[in-house]
Amino acid sequence: MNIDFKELANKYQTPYYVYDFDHITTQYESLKGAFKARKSLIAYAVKANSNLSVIKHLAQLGAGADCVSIGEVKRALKVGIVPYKIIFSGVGKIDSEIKEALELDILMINVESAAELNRVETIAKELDKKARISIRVNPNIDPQTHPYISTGLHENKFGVDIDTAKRMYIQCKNSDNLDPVGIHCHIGSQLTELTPIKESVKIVADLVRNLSALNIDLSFIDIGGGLGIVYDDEVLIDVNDYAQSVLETMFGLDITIVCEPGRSLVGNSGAFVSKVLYEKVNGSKRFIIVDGAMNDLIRPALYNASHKVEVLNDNKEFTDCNLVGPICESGDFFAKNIELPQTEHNDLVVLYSAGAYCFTMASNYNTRGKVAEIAIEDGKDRLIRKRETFEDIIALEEEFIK
Ligand SMILES: Cc1ncc(COP(=O)(O)O)c(C=O)c1O
Ligand SMILES: N[C@@H](CCCC[NH3+])C(=O)O
Repeated sequence: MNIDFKELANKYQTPYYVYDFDHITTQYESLKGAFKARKSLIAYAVKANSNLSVIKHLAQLGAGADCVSIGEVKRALKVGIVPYKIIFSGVGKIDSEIKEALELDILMINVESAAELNRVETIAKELDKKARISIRVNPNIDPQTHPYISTGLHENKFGVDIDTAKRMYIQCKNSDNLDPVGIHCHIGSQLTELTPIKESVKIVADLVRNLSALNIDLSFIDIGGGLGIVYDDEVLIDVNDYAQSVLETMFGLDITIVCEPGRSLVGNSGAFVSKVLYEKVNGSKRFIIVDGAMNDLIRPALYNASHKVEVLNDNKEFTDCNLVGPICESGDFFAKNIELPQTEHNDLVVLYSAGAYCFTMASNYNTRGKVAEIAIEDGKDRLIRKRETFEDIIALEEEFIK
């Protein structure tokens, strides 16, 4: 990343997130280009990084949005994504969300259970609408990723099995208030193996053919997201190989391909920057304590995830240490047993691959304000989210103090 982290720290203080918007453009264009042989919609998975400026940047490139709450739908609409490019997924949509999604006339609701389909049908009837439906199929394929982010096995809560899906499509066909327009499948995130993706897309494409034989002709096949990024030394799936194998599976089908990438569009475009507060040694264990913490970036604590670390100083002597934050939990670490140089107070520490599922999973734990977010575009920086103050954090509680 060609970013002057020190200059940004002087200007905006630490900790902060920074995103390279030109890199996001490159990621979007290469995926879109890989599918150029077909009609396609890249619906950005807003949960990966829902900063309005990030969504707007992708919207201006032509992206739609894959959303998992009505709040995300509204974020997408706010920055100009048109309703017919918005998809609403999730296993637990509440009635008011379904109602708003129908009123907003989004492209389709990805339905994840037979019970949910009944709710959508009832609500659509009340509104005198015909709900555009896509059913999320759970193909029972092991995506070979971290168990917390695997979504395509029957033991995971997502989607429905093939037989249930078929029954749900028939229900749609026979309903005045349901319009079956799509089919959906997403087997997991941070995928680095193409085979499980190919197998699951094949299962879905076969179902599309079977449905067609029942006079249920779908317009969209949503193959989900999931493409991995580099954290350490992962070998990634080439987007052209990915697109090629998907396209081969769709042979003979006249259908628009939708994909819902989040991490692969924004993950490697971001970094999290904090500064060293102290060093200490407990017995023989060395610790570097920085001003960023697990409330800012929880992936190491939650998934034992590894983000490449760089200390910005000239020291060449590296020794083993744990890189930790100030929070009162031993889970508050960014890296354990890692070789890093001797540091001084205020040295900057960069965690890479922090553009996806980092800021969006931040919290106010320990009454710490969420940090600033900065965009770099055409070599210029700009603030895209202010650092939260103490007053911002207590604003929703203050009036209730008795
Ligand atoms: C339904 C759905 N679509 C898209 C995504 C985006 O996944 P990724 O960020 O791995 O591309 C997710 C998250 O795993 C998801 O659950
Ligand atoms: N939060 C996860 C990704 C979740 C994917 C959403 N379905 C991560 O940080 O890797």
